[in-house]
Amino acid sequence: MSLSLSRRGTERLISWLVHRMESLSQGEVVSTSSMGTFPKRVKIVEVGPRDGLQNEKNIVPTPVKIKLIDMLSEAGLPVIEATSFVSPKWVPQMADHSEVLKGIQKFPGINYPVLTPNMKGFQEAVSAGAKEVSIFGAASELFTRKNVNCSIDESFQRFDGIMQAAQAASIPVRGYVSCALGCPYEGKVSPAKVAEVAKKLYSMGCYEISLGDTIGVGTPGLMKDMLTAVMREVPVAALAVHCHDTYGQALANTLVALQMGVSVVDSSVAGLGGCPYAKGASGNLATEDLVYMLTGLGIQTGVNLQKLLEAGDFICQALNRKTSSKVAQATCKL
Ligand SMILES: CC(C)(COP(=O)([O-])OP(=O)([O-])OC[C@H]1O[C@@H](n2cnc3c(N)ncnc32)[C@H](O)[C@@H]1OP(=O)([O-])[O-])[C@@H](O)C(=O)NCCC(=O)NCCSC(=O)C[C@@](C)(O)CC(=O)[O-]
Repeated sequence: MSLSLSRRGTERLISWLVHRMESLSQGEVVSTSSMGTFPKRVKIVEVGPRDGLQNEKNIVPTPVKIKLIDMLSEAGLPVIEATSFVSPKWVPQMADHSEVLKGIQKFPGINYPVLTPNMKGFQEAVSAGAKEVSIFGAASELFTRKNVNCSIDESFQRFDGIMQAAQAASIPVRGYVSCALGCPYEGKVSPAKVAEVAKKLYSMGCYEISLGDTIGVGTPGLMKDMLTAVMREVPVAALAVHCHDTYGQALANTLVALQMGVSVVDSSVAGLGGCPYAKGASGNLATEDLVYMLTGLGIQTGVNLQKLLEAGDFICQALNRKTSSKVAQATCKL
């Protein structure tokens, strides 16, 4: 079912949301003090156009990807991961990376990072106008082998080259640690291993480290243990969480991270997502649901929920897919 709202329905939706958010952000419904201290503002890193679409079997037309990113920009997301410069043989869906990056409107103040697995990807990304890149490592040997066809050590050798080139070109680099709460091939992953990989990425110059629950198996206790270990090695201000929602734990896990001081959260419009090399991994935490929860907690995001819902509606219609966002489903029934 896709969301298609009549004009009247849209008006009712907007007024309902504004009302709801006003009462929530006044702290009448949720007492933030009794739940611990939260960051005043959270930076949302929207990963829908990359993580959300990379797993789609049917190739999504380039103009659809561009329109989605433009709509997300309109919604006020401060960071939108636009695409990835990976091998088209490995991930055919991302083969149009340069066209996407060149085709989007670049809103002032919004960053459009792209994934780069190696120097070839980095160079192509820069040629296409990338101003920020992300490198992606993992805390699991087997996952690294399946995902990027090398060992963890070898992946760091590749990252070295990217970091040097990025520093020379003044391009900020974000780092991912996949399998932070479990691996599709190795099962349990120790918090110490996640901390080790996160520390390496941070030490080599990544300004932010996103800790990925790639297959969404984590629970709040696991998140707490993992973050406790990582925070001994990397300042919390440089950490982000990236939760897939396979077992319905993404919002709960994210809440724990916020309570521990994390103020950067990755999410995906309409809850799209999945990794082609992590069988069974479902979508990310839906951005709509994240914005709704943060607003309820009185935490600022700068995101316009109505416009975000429209972007989710657009991509779900284009993919002929039901949204995974609970907020989108609920507001659709208004
Ligand atoms: C890393 C490689 C390239 C190694 O792949 P490889 O086959 O080992 O690479 P290679 O260096 O041997 O090259 C083989 C061929 O690929 C080409 N090639 C090589 N590099 C590139 C490139 N950058 N762009 C375009 N082409 C490239 C290269 O030119 C050559 O072409 P040929 O001579 O055969 O015609 C490959 O394994 C790959 O692309 N992997 C990407 C996998 C991927 O995208 N996974 C999903 C993203 S990670 C994720 O989703 C998790 C995350 C971030 O969301 C966080 C979380 O949830 O945990």
